[in-house]
Amino acid sequence: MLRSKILNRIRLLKPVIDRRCMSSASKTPLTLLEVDDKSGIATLSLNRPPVNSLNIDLMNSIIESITEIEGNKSRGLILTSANDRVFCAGLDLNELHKPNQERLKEFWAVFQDVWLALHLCSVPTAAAINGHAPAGGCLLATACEYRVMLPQMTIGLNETQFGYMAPKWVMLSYLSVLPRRLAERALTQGKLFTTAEALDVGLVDEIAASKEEALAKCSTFIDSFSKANPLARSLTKKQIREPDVQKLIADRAGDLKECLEYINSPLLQDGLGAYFEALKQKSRSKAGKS
Ligand SMILES: CCCCCCCCC/C=C/C(=O)SCCNC(=O)CCNC(=O)[C@H](O)C(C)(C)COP(=O)(O)OP(=O)(O)OC[C@H]1O[C@@H](n2cnc3c(N)ncnc32)[C@H](O)[C@@H]1OP(=O)(O)O
Repeated sequence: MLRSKILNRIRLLKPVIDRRCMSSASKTPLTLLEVDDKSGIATLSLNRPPVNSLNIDLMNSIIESITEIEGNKSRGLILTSANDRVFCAGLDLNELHKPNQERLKEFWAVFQDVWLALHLCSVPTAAAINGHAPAGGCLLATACEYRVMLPQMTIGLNETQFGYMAPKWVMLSYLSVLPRRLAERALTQGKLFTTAEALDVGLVDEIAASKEEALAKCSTFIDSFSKANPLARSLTKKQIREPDVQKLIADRAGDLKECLEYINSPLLQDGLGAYFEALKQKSRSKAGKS
């Protein structure tokens, strides 16, 4: 009786639609999922070259993997990147720049879903940040319970750098990790923290010299729950995260409407276009040099 009540409560708290994601047309999987048969810990690697930018397919693939991990009784989830330069470059700017409106609505709904799925994931979560993690990449990292980062990388919600404001629920993810005054300053500046700065302010918990060391430190964090009852642990995590989550769930349509208006405004589209062009220019000049 109690168990079914607890399971019901978890279902109520888990607002993400379990979706079976159609795999994308591309041959290589957008996420790689490995479960260590000794530790029972799942490693979920983002695998969308060149920078793991989040489009609809990749975010659906992340959600599908999280659903699988929760279903196969993995003891924990480590989120990392299959490439060694970029953890995740945030939302795919192609989805935001001169967007198809129907697709933009779907894109935003999936963006909300991927945060909810990771933020409320019933198993312990840790991010092995083995590359740069701006904007949406930082959001994935802060949705995890623990963060280990490699040196010489950057992480932060830099939306104001390209003319955007982070949505309320994205700010709440930052505030769940940073003190308010620091979060406000970093958000308004669009600050990208270096690895050392991120450790100093608590945006990341540890630094590792290599990806292997980062994965090991994430596993140690997950092992720290070995004495906790998994169900009680999951309920406790969901209970403490519920107020932030409810702020999004209570008004997903309102959030979508506000974001569509904001993303589509000509001023912001112009700013985003200039930002994206500068990015491409930088990439072309880099390619020219090599
Ligand atoms: C309420 C109101 C609510 C309003 C709601 C508004 C939205 C708010 C929330 C937004 C969240 C976001 O995540 S918006 C996304 C923000 N992301 C960023 O600012 C990161 C931008 N990228 C970078 O800084 C860098 O690429 C970085 C990730 C550090 C990697 O640097 P590298 O030198 O290794 O690689 P680059 O040469 O720069 O890039 C390699 C290629 O990848 C492309 N690329 C890089 N980042 C990309 C991206 N995010 N989307 C698409 N493509 C990207 C480049 O154009 C290059 O393409 P080619 O030219 O073809 O080679």
